Amino acid sequence: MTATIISGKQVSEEIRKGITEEVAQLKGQGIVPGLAVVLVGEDPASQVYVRNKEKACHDLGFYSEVHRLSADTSEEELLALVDRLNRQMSINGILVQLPLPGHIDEKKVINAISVDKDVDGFHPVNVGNLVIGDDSLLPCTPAGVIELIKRTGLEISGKHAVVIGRSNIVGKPVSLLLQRENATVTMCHSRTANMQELAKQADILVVAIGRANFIDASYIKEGAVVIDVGMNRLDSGKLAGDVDFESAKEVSGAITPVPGGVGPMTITMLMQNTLLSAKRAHGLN
Ligand SMILES: Nc1nc(=O)c2c([nH]1)NC[C@@H]1CN(c3ccc(C(=O)N[C@@H](CCC(=O)O)C(=O)O)cc3)C=[N+]21
Repeated sequence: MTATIISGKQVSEEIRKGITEEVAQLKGQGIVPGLAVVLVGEDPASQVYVRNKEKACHDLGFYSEVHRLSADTSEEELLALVDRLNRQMSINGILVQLPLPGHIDEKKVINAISVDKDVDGFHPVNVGNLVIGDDSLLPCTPAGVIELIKRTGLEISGKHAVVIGRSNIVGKPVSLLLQRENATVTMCHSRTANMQELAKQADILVVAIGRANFIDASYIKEGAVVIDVGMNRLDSGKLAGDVDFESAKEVSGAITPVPGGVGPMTITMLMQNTLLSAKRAHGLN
């Protein structure tokens, strides 16, 4: 079998078209969604992501601010900036790029972001609301995974989903969202004894472990949907997922590539969260 390639890039473009139309409409009412991105230090990978987010804002007609702070910025200075952005009316979403330098307490910074402007969905209140199934800003990558599966026309309800990885930003929340979509979910992690056996039972396999090309065809059931959340920069400079694409595409029914899979969806969900937050700030939605 040769798998269907799930194009996150294409699905992303469809969603962005809808966002652009909505933004044009809001402009008629004097509303412009605004996103602030805060980058501390000069990590090259982070620089690329931040530039991509800036470009998305520009393309979709959002207002954007990028705050580039030096690596030795103190925690107090960063908290003061977050506090200012919390109160700034033109800003509907605040994203502090992670990881932060070691001398800054990430939890403290995330907790300081206004729950309503937490477009990453990382604030404990948003996480709690996600767990109990209440309205919340959803974390972008997990929301992007669900949206990608649904918009490709693939069924989630009643399927067995296996998630490999249990991080707070991907594994845990994507498991909850899959469960919300009525999948039966198994979570695997580094201490899982029989991971290959479990993965092979998956109708939907979501991989977020951070090891390049770790999952090959031997982990995949014939016809399964494979979602690769991995984003590993190889020494060659090339980007690789957690799934060995060439091997996996021979057995899976549908599979996401890296790049061009989950990555673009993450940024699109960030924009959607910012739009939602802007509407809510103006009593819409
Ligand atoms: N507070 C915070 N929120 C984040 O959402 C966040 C973060 N910190 N820190 C870093 C990670 C990483 N991340 C990516 C998003 C999109 C692509 C993306 O668009 N990737 C393209 C390729 C880009 C390339 O070529 O490098 C693709 O997969 O097609 C990648 C990585 C968001 N992150």
